[in-house]
Amino acid sequence: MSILIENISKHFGHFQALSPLSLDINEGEMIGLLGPSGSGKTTLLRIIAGLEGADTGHIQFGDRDVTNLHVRDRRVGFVFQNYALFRHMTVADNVAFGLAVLPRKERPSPTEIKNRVMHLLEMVQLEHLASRFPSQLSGGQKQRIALARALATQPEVLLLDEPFGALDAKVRKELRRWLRGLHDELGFTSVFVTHDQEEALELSDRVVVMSNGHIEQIDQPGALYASPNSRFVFDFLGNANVFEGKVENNKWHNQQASIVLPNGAEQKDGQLYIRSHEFFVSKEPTAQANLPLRVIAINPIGAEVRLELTPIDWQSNDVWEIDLPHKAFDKNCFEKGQTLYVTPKAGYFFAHDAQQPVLLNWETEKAKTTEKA
Ligand SMILES: Nc1ncnc2c1ncn2[C@@H]1O[C@H](COP(=O)(O)OP(=O)(O)OP(=O)(O)O)[C@@H](O)[C@H]1O
Repeated sequence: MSILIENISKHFGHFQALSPLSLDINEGEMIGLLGPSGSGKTTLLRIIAGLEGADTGHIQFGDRDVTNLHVRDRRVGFVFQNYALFRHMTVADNVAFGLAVLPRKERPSPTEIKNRVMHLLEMVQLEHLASRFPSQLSGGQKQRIALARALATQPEVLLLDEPFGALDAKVRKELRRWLRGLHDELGFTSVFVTHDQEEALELSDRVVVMSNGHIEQIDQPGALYASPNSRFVFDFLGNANVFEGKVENNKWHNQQASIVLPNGAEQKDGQLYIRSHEFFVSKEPTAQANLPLRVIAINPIGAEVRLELTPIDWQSNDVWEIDLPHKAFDKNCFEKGQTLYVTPKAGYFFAHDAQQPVLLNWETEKAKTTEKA
């Protein structure tokens, strides 16, 4: 089922929670609504569900205008963060609930309900827990039951509000993969809310990045990461180090630090955003950059080592973070308190007078030079 959202806005009293926004969701698509707390994700999801009315605009499911339709008649499945299972009902009765309360004409027979519930429990691989009560389940199991319950009435639209928010990282990851598999197998359209960028990038066909009640960018995960169209998106999609530079003699300067402009870069003052893995690290400055930093923390994180660094004799508002593969880290034997120099390979430059960034790449320049040689 496709979903068309046109010019939806919402006020709570004088506060504008959503500015007029539009969004076109394809049938069978999985859309992640990503943004910081208070950006309006849940409000938008609740408006799609029919749990909240919009001030303006309209919503269409397929060719059905559902703008003024009651939540009951929109036929969407919901899953919330806090499981919301009925405590006094068994797992099987929880899953059967949506079917058992259907109007008599639409309600399947008791045998049919029983079969459907067993099928759903098989699908979420928890058929052996049918007669347990929610208090006898783990968090991950509860959430899978909540999903089975939401799918019982075979909705064409599934809405999920931080569905895995309360679970630990490992269970979260497993459930994510499992949900994506289920989504692809059953072919429903899903919209989920998250403030976890990794979750949004891993699960979604397209990510909708929200801030302050409006949409900043809508894109496929790869495109969003490769071409953020604003500072906000760049910042929000993680681990950017910002170098504020004043241009002089083809270099950006910040007190004692400097970076040579790559070929083709405009001679403008601005901010260079560099992702944590886009650096060379050395014990001396290079011809391209003189960016001295002091190591203040060393944290091994999975396949990489994250160094936290503070500038020496130049200014940055935030601690810098640089991710190195273990091999590169071991080769250099960096220690806390040590001074090191970083050289950017690529970055996004936001001139002070520009909204859109320019992608800069010193690496391709190097490749070109090598080719010429
Ligand atoms: N019923 C309400 N009455 C008044 N203000 C509300 C109401 N619901 C939401 N808001 C406000 O609207 C804004 C958007 O809230 P919303 O819950 O949509 O944000 P969110 O992006 O989902 O945030 P979070 O990630 O914290 O859940 C917030 O500032 C919130 O305080």
